[in-house]
Amino acid sequence: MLTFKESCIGVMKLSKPPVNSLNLEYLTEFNIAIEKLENDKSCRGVIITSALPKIFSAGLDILEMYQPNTDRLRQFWTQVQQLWINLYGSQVATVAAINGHAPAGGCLVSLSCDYRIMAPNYTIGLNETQLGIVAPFWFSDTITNTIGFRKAERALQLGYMFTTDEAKACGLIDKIVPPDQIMAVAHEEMKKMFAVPDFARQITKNQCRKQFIDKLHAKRDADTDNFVNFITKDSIQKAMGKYLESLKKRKSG
Ligand SMILES: CCCCC/C=C\C/C=C\C/C=C/C(=O)SCCNC(=O)CCNC(=O)[C@H](O)C(C)(C)COP(=O)(O)OP(=O)(O)OC[C@H]1O[C@@H](n2cnc3c(N)ncnc32)[C@H](O)[C@@H]1OP(=O)(O)O
Repeated sequence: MLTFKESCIGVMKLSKPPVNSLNLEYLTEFNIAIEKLENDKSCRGVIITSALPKIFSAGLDILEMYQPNTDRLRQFWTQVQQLWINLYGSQVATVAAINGHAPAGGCLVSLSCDYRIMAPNYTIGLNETQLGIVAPFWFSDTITNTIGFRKAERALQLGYMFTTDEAKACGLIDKIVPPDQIMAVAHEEMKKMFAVPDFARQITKNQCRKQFIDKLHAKRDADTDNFVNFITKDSIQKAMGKYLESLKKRKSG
C-alpha cells in the first residue's frame, strides 16, 4: 500500500500486483493504514485509488477461500469485516478514484466511500454469484443503500458487472472522469465535502450509516461462522475451483 499525505488529504494507492487482490496480509495492512489516517487529527479526507494500470482491485483473494485453513479463513474474514467497518464508518471524507476494474470486494471498497469517480471502459459490481458464492448481508446493504432495492437485488442475483456508463446511469458511481484527470477531480470533490463543517458532515453520515454498521457488530461472530461454514462446503469449493480454472483459461484463450 502506498500511503502519503497531501496537506489534510491522505492518499492510499493499492499496489499489490498483478490485480490488487485482498489477502489476509494485505487486508491487515489496509486496515492499519486507514486506522492511522483516521486517528491523525490533521487528516480530513482520504482518496483511495490504485497504483496499477487497469485494475482498481480484483476483490478478495480467491486463493484465501479455496482449499482454506479454517483458522486463517476466520482471520481473513475478520479483516474483511474490519475493513468495511473502518471505511463505511469512517469519520473522514472518502473518495474512491476507481481507475480500473472493480469486481466484488473491489466494488465494496469503493461503495464504502462517500463519493465515487471512475475512469471509462472498466467494469464494477458485486459479481459473487458468478463465483457460486453469496454476497453477505452487509455487502448487500451497502449496494442497496447506494442504488436502491430493486436494482441492487437484480444486480446481486445476476452477479452483474456494470460498465462505467451503466454504473453512472444507476448511481453506483457518481462521475465519469478521464484517467489522467481522476486525481485532480478527486481533490475537487474532496474540497466540496470540506466546505461543510466536519462535525455536521460526520453526524449526518453516522445517522445514515450507523444502523448498518451496528447490525454487523451485533452479528459479527455469527457472520464469521456463516462465512466459514458456507465457504468450506464441498459444493462451494467445487464452484470456486471451476471459477479459478475459468480465470486461467480466459488468460490462455
Ligand atoms: C449464506 C451465507 C453467506 C456467507 C458469505 C459467503 C460468501 C461470501 C464471501 C466472499 C465475498 C467475495 C468477495 C470477493 O471479492 S470474491 C473475488 C471476486 N473477484 C473476481 O471475480 C475477479 C476475478 N478476476 C478478474 O476478473 C480479472 O482477473 C481482472 C481483475 C478483471 C483482471 O484481468 P486481467 O486480464 O488483467 O488479469 P488476469 O485475469 O490474467 O489475472 C492475473 C492473475 O491474477 C489472478 N486473479 C485475478 N483475480 C483474482 C482474485 N480475486 N483472487 C486471486 N487471484 C486472482 C488470476 O487468476 C491470474 O493468476 P495467474 O496465476 O494465472 O497469473
